[in-house]
Amino acid sequence: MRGLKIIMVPHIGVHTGIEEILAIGQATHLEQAKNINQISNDDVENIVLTKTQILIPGLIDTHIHAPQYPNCGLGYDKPLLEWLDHYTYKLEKKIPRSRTIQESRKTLDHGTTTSCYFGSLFYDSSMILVDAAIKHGQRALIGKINMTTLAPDDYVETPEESLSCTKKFIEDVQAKQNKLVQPIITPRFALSLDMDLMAELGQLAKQHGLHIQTHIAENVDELKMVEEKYRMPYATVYDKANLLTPKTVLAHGIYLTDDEVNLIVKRGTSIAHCPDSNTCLKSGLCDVRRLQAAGVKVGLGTDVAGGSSPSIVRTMKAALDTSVHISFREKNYQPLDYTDVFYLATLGGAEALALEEEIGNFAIGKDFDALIVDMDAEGSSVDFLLHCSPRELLQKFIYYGDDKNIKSVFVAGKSVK
Ligand SMILES: Nc1nc2[nH]cnc2c(=O)[nH]1
Ligand SMILES: [Zn+2]
Repeated sequence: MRGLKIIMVPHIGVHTGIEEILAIGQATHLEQAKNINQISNDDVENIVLTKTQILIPGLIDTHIHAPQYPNCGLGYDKPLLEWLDHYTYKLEKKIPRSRTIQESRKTLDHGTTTSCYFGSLFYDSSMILVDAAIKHGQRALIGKINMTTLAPDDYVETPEESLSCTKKFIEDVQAKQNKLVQPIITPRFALSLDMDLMAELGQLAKQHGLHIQTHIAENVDELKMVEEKYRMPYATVYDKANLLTPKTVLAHGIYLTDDEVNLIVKRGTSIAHCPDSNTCLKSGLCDVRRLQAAGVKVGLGTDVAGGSSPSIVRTMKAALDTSVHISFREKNYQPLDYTDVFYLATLGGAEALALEEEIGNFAIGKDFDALIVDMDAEGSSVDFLLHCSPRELLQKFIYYGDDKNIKSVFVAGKSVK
């Protein structure tokens, strides 16, 4: 069978082993599409969902630090800058190979079909992550961090090292010619490097058409230091270095001014909303409604290990909680509901990573990245007592489900769990 394709009928059946979505609709559409594409029954597996199962697009984590995974759930007694010093740099520096490899496996098990990863400062451990994503069949953007200052002496690089190592990393990832895994330019944040290096990285991204990721406006002390260092608004710092592009995703964005939000919209840049991390590190409440109303593309990020878990399901719940908390202090505020956070975790995430042509929802021609969720799965934490509609099953999954409810995971039509 040539040009592997997927044929899919929600709530009825799924033919797997095929990359793209070929048809959506009733069983008759499925049969027609099979005939047109000359796909024989022997080439496909037909999955019929039970009444407690739903088929949903794969979850997208737009911001996660793979080497920080062992610190999930630890060290939340300190705010961002102290947390980086006391826990984070120390861990990233010594993270064992095996741990990094497991991270991509772990996120897939939690239903993350696409992950936008920060690696570490080092080429080797960032490349291990690339190999792990390829081995496990995950779609991923992976970056080697650029950092010349603010961290311990043995965990920084010179600007020259930073640039040459990043160039090598890009070349070597691209040489793997894996359709699912791409390099991403990753200046840690404005305090980790200077304008000249940021501008060189902006140039490199432009030259190779690459994605860019960094942090912005996460914490009030961080804001003050950025203001002292650059004497201009945080978003302007990145803009001056040509780092704000339609393929840039900025993590957090809690404290952006209206002017900064407008600049971000103008550049087509996105925000990774990281509500669990914003709570654990006591960074603040990010108002997603405000960002979306201004026209910013927003996705969800676990921000492991600022966030306490690698689960986008838990992150959806955290986004709901944050939004409700904002509504307590703001009159006539409409908090996000479960459909809003589901959007953020799927198509919103795809848009935030500029991958909406390929993934994010079920549309003909898009890749088949999908989960089969079973709210009555064996070992599930949820006691399943009711007859629920598919929408109610989704609602229950978002509020109460976990990885045990994720029965199957597909990336580009391939079964990976
Ligand atoms: N949450 C978070 N914010 C950062 N800002 C700079 N580095 C980091 C990091 O590792 N995590
Ligand atoms: Zn982060």
